[in-house]
Amino acid sequence: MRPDTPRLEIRDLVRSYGGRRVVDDVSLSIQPGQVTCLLGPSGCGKSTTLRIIAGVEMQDAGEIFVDGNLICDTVFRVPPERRSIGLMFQDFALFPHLTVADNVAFGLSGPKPARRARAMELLERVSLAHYADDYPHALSGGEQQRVALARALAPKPRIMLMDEPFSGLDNRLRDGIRDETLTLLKEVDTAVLLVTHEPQEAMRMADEIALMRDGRIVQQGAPYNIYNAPVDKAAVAFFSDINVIRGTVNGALTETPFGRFLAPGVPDGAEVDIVFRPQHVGIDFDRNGHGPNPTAREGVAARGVVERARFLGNESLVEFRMDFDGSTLKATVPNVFLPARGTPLWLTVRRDRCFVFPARGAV
Ligand SMILES: Nc1ncnc2c1ncn2[C@@H]1O[C@H](COP(=O)(O)OP(=O)(O)OP(=O)(O)O)[C@@H](O)[C@H]1O
Repeated sequence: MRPDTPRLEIRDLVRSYGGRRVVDDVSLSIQPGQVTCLLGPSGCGKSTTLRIIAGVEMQDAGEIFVDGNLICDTVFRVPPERRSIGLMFQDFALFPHLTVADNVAFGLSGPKPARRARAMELLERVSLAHYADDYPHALSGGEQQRVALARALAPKPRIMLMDEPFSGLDNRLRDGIRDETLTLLKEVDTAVLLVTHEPQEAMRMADEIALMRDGRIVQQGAPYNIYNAPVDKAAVAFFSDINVIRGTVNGALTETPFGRFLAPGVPDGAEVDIVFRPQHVGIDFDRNGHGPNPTAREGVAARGVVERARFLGNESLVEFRMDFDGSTLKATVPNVFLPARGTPLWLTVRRDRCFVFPARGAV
């Protein structure tokens, strides 16, 4: 096996239901010790992809390889239990009639003392060894989740598939368990494919994010790149609120109330959307009705009137009605900034943080 052979590789996976392709030509590869998050809105085909890899559902086309070996195409199929794939789903079920240690040992083979020793090793790692001989109902939801993780890891799976594994937990518990889980998985060099519809979870967990929409992977890369170099307007909108200004291109430039924006490669007369996040709107003050001086970085200021301002904890969200066309524009400001409704203020846009996309309908 070559050193760069992916632990898990799927090629051109297709699955249709009733003539609709819910998994549409999906390819993906994951190296040992790497966490890839399949991120997308509800119904985009994430779980179906995972179920096919787990072997509990068949694809219509495409191949799956583990360490370079074919484990499944449309004629050949290694059964699920021989794929060395661990599963962890949101509705994980521990066996209520088995002790915590027996739950963890459940998928192991070999003599009982060795299985018990391995189960105890895992329980130590998730700090639950003292519960070994208790029954699951005595444990809290978070503790049960950690037992489920120990159980999934006990057979040392080469691949771990996780489908929204943390969504049943409250926020404070979730962060701790996510971090613990990551540490454990990295230690044993497992390749992880984690399905989530929450961008924050993907950003926190993933080495790579595969952004999925309508059965297709529309973009794949490190979280930083997905966030800062999104492929289209919907990809920006998936991670945060957005503001959009539509303009028409003339000589590779678009004239807007916030100044000119470059639109390289877009033909004259075509419409573009200039997309930016609320945190990249700057608020300046109306100096005796003159407005701020334009800067090279921020271009021209445009005036808006405060519609609503809300304090969100770390930041404040201010919504403006813009003078130039009556549209709404959102700005976030660190800490507390709660101007009264009706206050006129001048706004600028961080030009280096704007994305320009050919206009193709709404998000
Ligand atoms: N067995 C099935 N028969 C018919 N349609 C199905 C079946 N399983 C899934 N689908 C449909 O396929 C689409 C994709 O479903 P899937 O569960 O893979 O999406 P998802 O991205 O995981 O969504 P969620 O985050 O809500 O779980 C959905 O429209 C779903 O209704």
